[in-house]
Amino acid sequence: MHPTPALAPTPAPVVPPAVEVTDLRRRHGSFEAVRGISVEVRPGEVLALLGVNGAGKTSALEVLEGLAPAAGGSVRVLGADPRRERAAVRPHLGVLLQDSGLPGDLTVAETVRTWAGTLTAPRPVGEALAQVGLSGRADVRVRSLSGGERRRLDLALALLGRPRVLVLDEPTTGLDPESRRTVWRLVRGLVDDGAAVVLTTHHLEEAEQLADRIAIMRAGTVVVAGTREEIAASQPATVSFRLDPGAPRPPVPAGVTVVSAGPRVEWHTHALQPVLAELLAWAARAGVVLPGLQARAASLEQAFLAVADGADLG
Ligand SMILES: Nc1ncnc2c1ncn2[C@@H]1O[C@H](COP(=O)(O)OP(=O)(O)OP(=O)(O)O)[C@@H](O)[C@H]1O
Repeated sequence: MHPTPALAPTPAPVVPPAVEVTDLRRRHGSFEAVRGISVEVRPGEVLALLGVNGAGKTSALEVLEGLAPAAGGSVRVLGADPRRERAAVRPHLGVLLQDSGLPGDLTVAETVRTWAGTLTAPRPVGEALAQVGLSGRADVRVRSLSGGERRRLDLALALLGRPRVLVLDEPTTGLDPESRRTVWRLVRGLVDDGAAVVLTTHHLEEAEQLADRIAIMRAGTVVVAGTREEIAASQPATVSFRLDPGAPRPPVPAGVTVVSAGPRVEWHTHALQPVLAELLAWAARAGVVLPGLQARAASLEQAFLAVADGADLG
């Protein structure tokens, strides 16, 4: 009898990227702020761009937003050039700039109404304000809003046209922790409905909570990119414990870098599980208690700081 041939698995449909950046360069006069970055964001995905001040995040986003020309490479938003084919891209693009510069004389509702007038299918004004918790501030002039309220108005405008692509430059800077979580929920809701999001942030927790993938920039280049776990894995895990004076010392397992030999011992390793297993087996055999024993996988913060310090991860 012939075995039943296995059915070939149905290939997952290939969804084209909503944002495709290839070897992008951006200049400010003679200064090259973005030096050849390549990233992709698919529908239903959030990419967070991280990096210290001046790394080139805003300079890159401005090209995605169609506000500045590329000095090299290419940018495609929904398959089109956001600057040269602005009319095609603009209706589907929601943008939140670092500094929106809205006129202070208009009220919140007037601002949203005016903005809605430029869009083909805007949300109703009431819904847009309710989304960001500004319903009670509709008749307040923009100049009288608090910094956090103004940021939420910026976000309401970015979401007003139900965009398929959202570009958010530091969306939660200046927001209190509760408002920040509201923004995360809003962005997640849009992403669950299929939007693609590129954001920059200085809050690593925000990247951890929101982003499917993260790219860490330094001096105009992407130094490391991947999921949070992939980026953290570029850094060593830490094992630490105290050794009381006179206590027997454990042998140092292979693959360990000794950062401190005592009395607080700190080891770095890329093989946390076998190193920990070896240490615990030794302690059991020798009858030694290891006070304050801790084992920590590497964090996104460690990777961020390593990039900021000039390390080449990858
Ligand atoms: N208009 C400009 N003219 C000249 N240089 C500029 C201009 N705008 C930005 N730069 C420079 O380009 C580099 C990148 O700036 P950019 O604002 O893109 O960085 P960033 O990563 O967004 O920083 P931040 O986290 O501070 O917002 C910086 O060195 C900055 O001084």
